[in-house]
Amino acid sequence: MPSTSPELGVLPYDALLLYSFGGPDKPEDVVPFLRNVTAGKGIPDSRLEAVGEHYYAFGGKSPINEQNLALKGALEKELAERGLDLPVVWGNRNWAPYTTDAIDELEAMGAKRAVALVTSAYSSYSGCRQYREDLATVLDRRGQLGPDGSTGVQFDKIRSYFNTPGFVQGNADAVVEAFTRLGDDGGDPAVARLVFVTHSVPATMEAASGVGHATYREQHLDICALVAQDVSARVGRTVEWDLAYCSRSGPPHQPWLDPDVNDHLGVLAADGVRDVVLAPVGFVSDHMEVAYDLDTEALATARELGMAAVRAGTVGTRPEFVRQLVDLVLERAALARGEDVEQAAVGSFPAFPSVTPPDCCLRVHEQPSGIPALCSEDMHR
Ligand SMILES: CC1=C(CCC(=O)O)c2cc3nc(cc4[nH]c(cc5[nH]c(cc1n2)c(C)c5CCC(=O)O)c(CCC(=O)O)c4C)C(CCC(=O)O)=C3C
Ligand SMILES: [Fe+2]
Repeated sequence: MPSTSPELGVLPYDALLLYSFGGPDKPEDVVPFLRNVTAGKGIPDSRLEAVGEHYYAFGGKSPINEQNLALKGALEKELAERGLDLPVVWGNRNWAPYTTDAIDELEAMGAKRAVALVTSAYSSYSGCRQYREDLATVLDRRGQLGPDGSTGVQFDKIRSYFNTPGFVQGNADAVVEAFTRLGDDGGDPAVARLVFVTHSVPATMEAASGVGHATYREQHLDICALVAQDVSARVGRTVEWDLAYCSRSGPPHQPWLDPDVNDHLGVLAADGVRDVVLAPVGFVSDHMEVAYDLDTEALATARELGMAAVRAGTVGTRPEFVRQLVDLVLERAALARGEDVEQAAVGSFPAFPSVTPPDCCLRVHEQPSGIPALCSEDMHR
């Protein structure tokens, strides 16, 4: 393999697709958005009504779109500062600007080959394959999905980045700041418990997320340990920590990852824990799950239990995180050029693949959806 050629920068890419979930901008968007998200996924109506209420409680507007625009701006700034000429286009799976709008924009600028950065740090169906399926489905609808991949704009994907130094460092810094804030709020940072929180997924999705690499839960546990280690060093004691979950949906009889963060706070309170920092490491920005499930619901639970609790920030547009994302763009470009690049990874697991095995991260293990997914070994050209 040739050695690395950093002077080639972002070549062969001519655009970066910032690819996200999407969310409603106004009350009239809420129901159509929820229909887009839940088509064929067996979410009970009661859950949909409840989730709709979470959005209405915030004026029908999710914070996610503005946060993605902020990240887009931060990426543009970082790219420009490094002299890298790579336009950033934003698109979403479930709301405008949709995937197809982003592809239109890429075509209008004459882009032939784009690198996709999804706003999900971990690998699972929801955080990885679903984005790749959506790209393939939309290209297919546009008549641009050939037997060997796309025939329109060609897409590569940046690897899952939970185990990169900038993501872990950004989370650790946010947690340290939260310990300070807990003290300002009358809590006791010298004894506080650290509770990491992520999005729950069905047990079947968790099992399917582990083909060829660590599962979704294992990915979290690994980097939570690193964050807790760094925080412990900085606050000067061994901070005890746990991983809890939020935003469970699906029918009640279906097993999902637990404990739920509210239940877990109850268990901690019964054990005599009075001070808690909640760290939403499963989310890259403060979107609705964070604003509702943590800031509204879990903090209220903590208050009812007589606990002092604060919620740590997400990595958002923290400089170390944004720098890491641009490093990952350069890494992916070097890989696309066939170079032998060193892939930064922290914790027990190696860098995750950017071209995945065909059976990676199915919704249910050994049950292929029949939907093609881009950036997979069987699709790549
Ligand atoms: C792992 C994961 C992430 C984290 C990775 C990532 O960040 O991408 C994530 C992100 C998000 N999920 C979001 C919203 C929703 N997710 C839903 C439903 C579901 N999510 C799931 C998993 C995940 N979801 C699953 C297994 C379901 C059940 C249906 C299914 O099996 O697919 C539903 C339907 C109602 C409900 O069930 O709650 C909604 C409205 C928003 C937008 C928030 C905003 O507006 O700010 C974001 C960023
Ligand atoms: Fe979700």
